[in-house]
Amino acid sequence: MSEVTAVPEAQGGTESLQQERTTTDAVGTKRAVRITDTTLRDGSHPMRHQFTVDQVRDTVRALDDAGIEVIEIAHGDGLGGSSFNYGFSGTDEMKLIQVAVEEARQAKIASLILPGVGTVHDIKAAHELGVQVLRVATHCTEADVSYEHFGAARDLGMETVGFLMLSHRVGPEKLAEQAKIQVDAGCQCVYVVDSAGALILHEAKDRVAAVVDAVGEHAQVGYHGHQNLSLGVANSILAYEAGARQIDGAMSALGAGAGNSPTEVLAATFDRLGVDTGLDVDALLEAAENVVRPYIPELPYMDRGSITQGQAGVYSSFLKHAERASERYGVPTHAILAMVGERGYVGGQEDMIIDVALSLAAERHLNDTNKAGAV
Ligand SMILES: CC[C@H](O)CC(=O)C(=O)O
Ligand SMILES: [Mn+2]
Repeated sequence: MSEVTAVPEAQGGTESLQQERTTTDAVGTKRAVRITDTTLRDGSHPMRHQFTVDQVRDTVRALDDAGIEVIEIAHGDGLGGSSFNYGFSGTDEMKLIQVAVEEARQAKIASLILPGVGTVHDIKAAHELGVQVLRVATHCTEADVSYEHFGAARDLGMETVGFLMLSHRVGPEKLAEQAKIQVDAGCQCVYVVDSAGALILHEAKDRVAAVVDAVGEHAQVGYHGHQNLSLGVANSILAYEAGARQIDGAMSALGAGAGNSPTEVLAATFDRLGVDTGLDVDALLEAAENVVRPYIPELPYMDRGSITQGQAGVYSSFLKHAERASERYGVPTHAILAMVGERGYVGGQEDMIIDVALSLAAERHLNDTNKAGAV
């Protein structure tokens, strides 16, 4: 199956979606579905933000050769993420971006920003280096913090993508309202982002369908999955069936939590379904095995910690923070994550993981003391 899809032009600014809009092709894609690879951004979490210049060069070359149209690169928490709170980058992300741009022949280089973590200054710096696609990520109920960032990107002539993170936290209707806000802000493709890998099949499909229904004429819709409950690929196929035309993956699933939907598996599965991705599946399988796998120190997988994230709806990038807190305070990673889920923390509240670990450690100490006293 081969159909022509194009990213519609959103208006930007404060105009309402109810108004008449042009839908001129801003950035066309010839494929039925566009796979964006986020190995070099979401994969930064399990790499503990230590990507090297050589790893970036080799990965971009392999992805580019395999026909990947968009390659995302940044610190795992987006532009400006290198910090005490999120973890320091081993190599300056701007240097890594520069290398990625140098290496890409046909692929567009994308980057991601969380308003408040990165600034408009970072967007301009990334654009100057050659970044063509800006992805702006907001919590699923806070789309209105994205106006300035989408506006700046559109003024620079960049293609724009919006991320509604932790999309499982609200129902389809509410998510669709938030999607409209991102489109009003200048976003050309709104992603339903299953940051916690918590969405189960119809839950993903219903959210994508509602967003397509709300913004369909004005913007594309995308889907970004995590493997915590092993549903990243299945949810992505259902998202496609519901109208999503951009889907994220990461090579060898290298991403936060149990990882992202593996790019090479997405490509192979869409190929089996006869859906044109424009990708060379064999080249991707080769690259996953021989380029990416060898540099991964710890392959993300479905262990008790990441499965708990899917069950409790916890942001996937909290996994490494919880593992560190577990080692330091002697309480299990899964117990920390379960409590983080109960408390409903969102991205930016990484410091509260320490708070949770300390309260679990204090509780355990109290229980041990009481037991000792009772003997
Ligand atoms: C940068 C925050 C986060 O990792 C974005 C993302 O990939 C997600 O929410 O899944
Ligand atoms: Mn992610």
